[in-house]
Amino acid sequence: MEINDSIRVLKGVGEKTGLLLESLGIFTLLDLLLYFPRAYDTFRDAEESYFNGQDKLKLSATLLKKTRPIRTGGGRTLTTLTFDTEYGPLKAMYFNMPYIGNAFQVGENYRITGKFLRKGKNLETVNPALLREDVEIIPVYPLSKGVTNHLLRRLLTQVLERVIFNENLPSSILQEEGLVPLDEAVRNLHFPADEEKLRQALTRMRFQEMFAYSMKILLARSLRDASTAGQVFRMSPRLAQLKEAIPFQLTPAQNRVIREILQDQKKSAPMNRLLQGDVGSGKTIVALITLFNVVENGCQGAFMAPTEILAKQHYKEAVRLLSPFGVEIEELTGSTKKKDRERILQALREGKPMIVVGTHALIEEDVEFSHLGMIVTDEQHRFGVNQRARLRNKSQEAEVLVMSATPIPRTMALTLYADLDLSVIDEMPRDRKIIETELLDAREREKCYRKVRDEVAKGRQAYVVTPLIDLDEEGELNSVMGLYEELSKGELKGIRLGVLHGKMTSKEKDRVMGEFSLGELQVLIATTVIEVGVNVPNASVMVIENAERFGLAQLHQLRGRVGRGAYQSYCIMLAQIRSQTTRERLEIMVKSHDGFFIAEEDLKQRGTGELFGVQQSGNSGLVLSDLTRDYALFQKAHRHARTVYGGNSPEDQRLRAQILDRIQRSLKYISLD
Ligand SMILES: Nc1ncnc2c1ncn2[C@@H]1O[C@H](COP(=O)(O)OP(=O)(O)OP(=O)(O)O)[C@@H](O)[C@H]1O
Repeated sequence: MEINDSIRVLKGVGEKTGLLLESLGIFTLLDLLLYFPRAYDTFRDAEESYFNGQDKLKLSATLLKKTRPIRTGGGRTLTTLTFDTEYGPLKAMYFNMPYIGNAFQVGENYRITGKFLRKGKNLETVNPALLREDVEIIPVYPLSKGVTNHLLRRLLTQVLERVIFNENLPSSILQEEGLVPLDEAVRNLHFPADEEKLRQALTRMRFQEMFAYSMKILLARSLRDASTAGQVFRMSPRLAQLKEAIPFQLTPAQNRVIREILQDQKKSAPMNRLLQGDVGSGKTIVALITLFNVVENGCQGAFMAPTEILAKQHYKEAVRLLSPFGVEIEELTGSTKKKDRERILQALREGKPMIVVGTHALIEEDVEFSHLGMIVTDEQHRFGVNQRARLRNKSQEAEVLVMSATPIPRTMALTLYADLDLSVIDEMPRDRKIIETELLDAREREKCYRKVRDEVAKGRQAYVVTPLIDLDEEGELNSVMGLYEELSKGELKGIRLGVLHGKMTSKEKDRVMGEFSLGELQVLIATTVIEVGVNVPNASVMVIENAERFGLAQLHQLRGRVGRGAYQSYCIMLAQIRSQTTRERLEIMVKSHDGFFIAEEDLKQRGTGELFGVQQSGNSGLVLSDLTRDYALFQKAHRHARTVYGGNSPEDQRLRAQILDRIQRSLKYISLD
């Protein structure tokens, strides 16, 4: 039996079954082996404490009697079978299965599975299934009429008895990542020995899938690189001087990603890179240093932020750092005065080497760059694909750097832009202290605001964030305006308070943000307009009112507004805790400070993080993996793929050709065309 043989060589596959299988896309034995379960059912052995109608159990039962089907309301039929079990009599009710009785014989013993409910001396269950094998985990395949789970399992047994899968990953990778061999993985995917084996099998197959996906990305990019000629930037001799001028020492991770970007700039193919780093890890400086190099090469650089507040902040930072080196920097947003705007546009058109920092005002039609060398977008989930593409269209040759702080947009970008390279800042500046995080009941506000007063007295500043601008209808949630009223007369009397929310004009927002940055305002009461990127290192307390209203990823972003300098910082979540789930969710924030972990937990809370769930994700073409859920694994796979793909030795090249070929042949659902 050969892996590419038709399924019709199998016992039990005649004309009719053959056609049914083919309609599911299963033509060959390989197709069948790659027809993956969509989920797994796990069963426990029956136990008294599990007779709760919730847990799926398996139970040994002897049939005592069967009734004829009777009609019930709504045109349904009900057939009742009564079994004897060691836990007492079991009443099994089958709806709309009038012939079910034929599958059972009085006096015979069966293993059945279902959810059982204790009712006095009896047990009850609805539509339980007959378990043909004594196993704990059963794969559930995507089915269609005439193709049952049982049929697929029978056929798979036949195939797996006769064929062996050849390994298609280098043993060095298997060893390094502790992956099980392909053959073992495929077997356990269809017939898991236990949960651990299944987990290993899924990990192996997901790795494989994402490895192939990465190879595909690399292939796509190399095709692109070959077709577009970009610009070549040399390393400016003044880069070292610039680094010396920075008031702090760059972390090794920052230095590494700067090197990665500069390497890209040296190549003629245009860069397409995603810069990922947790909140406060210091992405901005990386952007500025590499933009500097572009200007040093006589080109223009564009830096696009999602809000005017952020654009202003980046602009100021750029001026502070780069003006002393004679770099021309301009700010272009919706609020830029007409006269200034015209002057800036003209300078850009004339090809003056400069950096322009702005919002989506940068992508308006009349903004024409000449010699645009590099585009940085501070992503944070805010720009749509089209907006980004429009900036890209300002210059096909420009280097593109996309910055992002959370794993979610990062993955989305990866799926949407399959040809992005990845740079990760995976460590925080050394002077950072863990942000002490506390969860308080809404009634403990006094304690919370005492902390705010203490910190303000020390010369620090604070944010108070709340979900609403105006009072909500029930007056239950604290709005920005309501809080301002209340706090200015009460807990924070005598402290200079400011208010910031989305309905203010840009000019008002600018003014308030400016005053807060300069320390003129001591406490800023705001909505989530400050969620992304705002950087005031002197701020050391973040109070989040009605914290139960925010998602975990958002809370992490908010908390990231403090602890951005050397001061010990605090995050206090005030919440109306009405359920254990809310408490557990918010406590994740108290326990963890790792953005990636929190984002994962966030996903789990939303129910997509199921360990054994297998569903097609988005339009990436991935079947078993989910780029968000499996991100850590994806990074590993991507790294290995890069090593294999980029290696220059004849050995690497041979391996690369071989792997690409194998990917194409053995996993055709990840085809390369
Ligand atoms: N190596 C470093 N050592 C000390 N401070 C640093 C270092 N790198 C950056 N910083 C400072 O850390 C703060 C946060 O940096 P930055 O604003 O770039 O963060 P970010 O990665 O953009 O975070 P966010 O995603 O929250 O916007 C800034 O005040 C910056 O000057």
